[in-house]
Amino acid sequence: MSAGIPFAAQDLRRLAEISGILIAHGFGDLVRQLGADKLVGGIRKVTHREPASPDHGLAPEERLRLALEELGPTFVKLGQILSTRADLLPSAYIAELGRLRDKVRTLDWEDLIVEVEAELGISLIDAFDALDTTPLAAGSIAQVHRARLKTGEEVVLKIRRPGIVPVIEADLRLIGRLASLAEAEGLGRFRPIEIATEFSRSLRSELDLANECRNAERVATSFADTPYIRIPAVYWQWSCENMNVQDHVTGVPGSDLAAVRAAGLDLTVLARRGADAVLKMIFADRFYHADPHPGNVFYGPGNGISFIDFGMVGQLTRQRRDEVVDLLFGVVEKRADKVAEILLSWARTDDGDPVRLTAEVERFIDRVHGVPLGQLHLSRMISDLVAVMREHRLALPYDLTMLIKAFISLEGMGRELDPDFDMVSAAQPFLEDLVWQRSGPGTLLRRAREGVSDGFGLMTELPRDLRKLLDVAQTGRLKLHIELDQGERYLKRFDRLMARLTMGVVIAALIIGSSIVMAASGNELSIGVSVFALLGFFGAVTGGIWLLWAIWRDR
Ligand SMILES: Nc1ncnc2c1ncn2[C@@H]1O[C@H](COP(=O)(O)OP(=O)(O)OP(=O)(O)O)[C@@H](O)[C@H]1O
Repeated sequence: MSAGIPFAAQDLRRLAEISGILIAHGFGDLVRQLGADKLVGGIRKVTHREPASPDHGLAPEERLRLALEELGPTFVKLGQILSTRADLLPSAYIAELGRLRDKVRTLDWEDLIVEVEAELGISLIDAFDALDTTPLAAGSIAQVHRARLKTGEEVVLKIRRPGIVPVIEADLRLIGRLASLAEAEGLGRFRPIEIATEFSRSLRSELDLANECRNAERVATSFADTPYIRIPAVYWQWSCENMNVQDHVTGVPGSDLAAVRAAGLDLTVLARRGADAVLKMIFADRFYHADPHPGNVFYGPGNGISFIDFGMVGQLTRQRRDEVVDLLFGVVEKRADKVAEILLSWARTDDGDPVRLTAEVERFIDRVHGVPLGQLHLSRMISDLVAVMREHRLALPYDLTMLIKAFISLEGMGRELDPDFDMVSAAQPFLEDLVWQRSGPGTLLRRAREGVSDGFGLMTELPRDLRKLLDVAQTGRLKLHIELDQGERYLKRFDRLMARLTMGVVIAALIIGSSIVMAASGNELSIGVSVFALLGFFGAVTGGIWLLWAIWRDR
């Protein structure tokens, strides 16, 4: 486990603690396999807990969940993230990790405020008009207290638990070392280093409570014109790394379904609006709340929905978003080859067997198509598809982990409100919109703009698939059959597009030329020249429209 780099004293202490907990839950073999027992002298003091382990009769996945809960917030969050990875873990582990809950202890006010008061250099009690030192809620990273600003606004203070950063940092360092070890042991296909790095990045960003405010404001901007979606306003003058201050959200907590019903709200509307909001974040904004579960929403008058807790957000590149859209359409259109191709490109490996994978995906698609739409669970469908990857020893890239997590939370929340909630139908307009946008003239213009700016004008008109092909070729994964089969098709399309592009240049020259003639001739314009120029101009415009139509048709 040491991998050559010595452990700092605080890391060794934490390693001893972690090893002790793992041993107590019956994972002594793992601790010994990792060599952690040799690293930590004090560890032998805890090994005696092994036979007395309270959960020896339990299944390993249950023991793992209990161990992670005892290990604290870093491991609980890691477990929650892994609970979405059907590509890596067997279903029993997925189910058990999905039940992971933080065991949080409330802190006394005096103990809670030491770090934030030091950072801000003020006394919180003096800074606010009224402040409730009894917590409103306690999360794994922060504790929440109600207060009133001197200007009258009702707010909550979200205060980071003091001392949590060094513990989490030590955990992250250990997880990083474990990941390197796993990679060195030949487990690279699981992408342990990528998981550890991305997980650390996301958790560190969640630890900085000012980040949550930035995320919330970014989402709020996107919903500025949607009055029934509310995001609490942030009070920046009090917000820093250790604390954020935001509007106190009133309303019925999403977790209290009986109260939602009693408040006379329309559960079907709430389910649909909540889903639409998060799907817009995912597909349109590509910046989304990664954990839209009932504990993070409040429902209010007019079937309004307030989202809180923007600590964990997901981000998608345009390309990844488009791939997800293609994947879902591939399932709908029964294009197993397309789906398998996307899965293989995500796995970034040469080891995949496209023929076997396509056959497996075909079977999956047949199963899905037999289910009535209302009974289709989008997140389960994605998990099942991802589980196909596990059988083929393929792993997903990390950004999709967040996306799957958001889908699972969202669909769970929707179905809890309305058992008939159908996420596939909710997602459909977003997907169709994107496919239309991708083929429309707006995209061609955007591609042209991007192309001109990066100096590769010709590339702008290339179909997306050709770019993908070049991408694959660049990373050395181009298979011969793709080269022969698809290359010719692409070259023909490329040829046609080049011809059109040339026409485009001629038409543009005509437009510009006729405009120059018209402008330069001014008042002395002869009838002959003016008719010639006007004909040229209208001819060019008609040609331009034809060109756009032809490109769109051949997209
Ligand atoms: N703006 C708000 N208005 C009203 N209540 C709030 C607000 N923000 C947080 N809370 C309450 O505090 C609880 C914990 O907040 P939050 O989920 O943001 O903390 P957290 O530390 O990120 O928790 P966890 O890590 O467990 O998700 C919420 O479930 C909610 O009850």
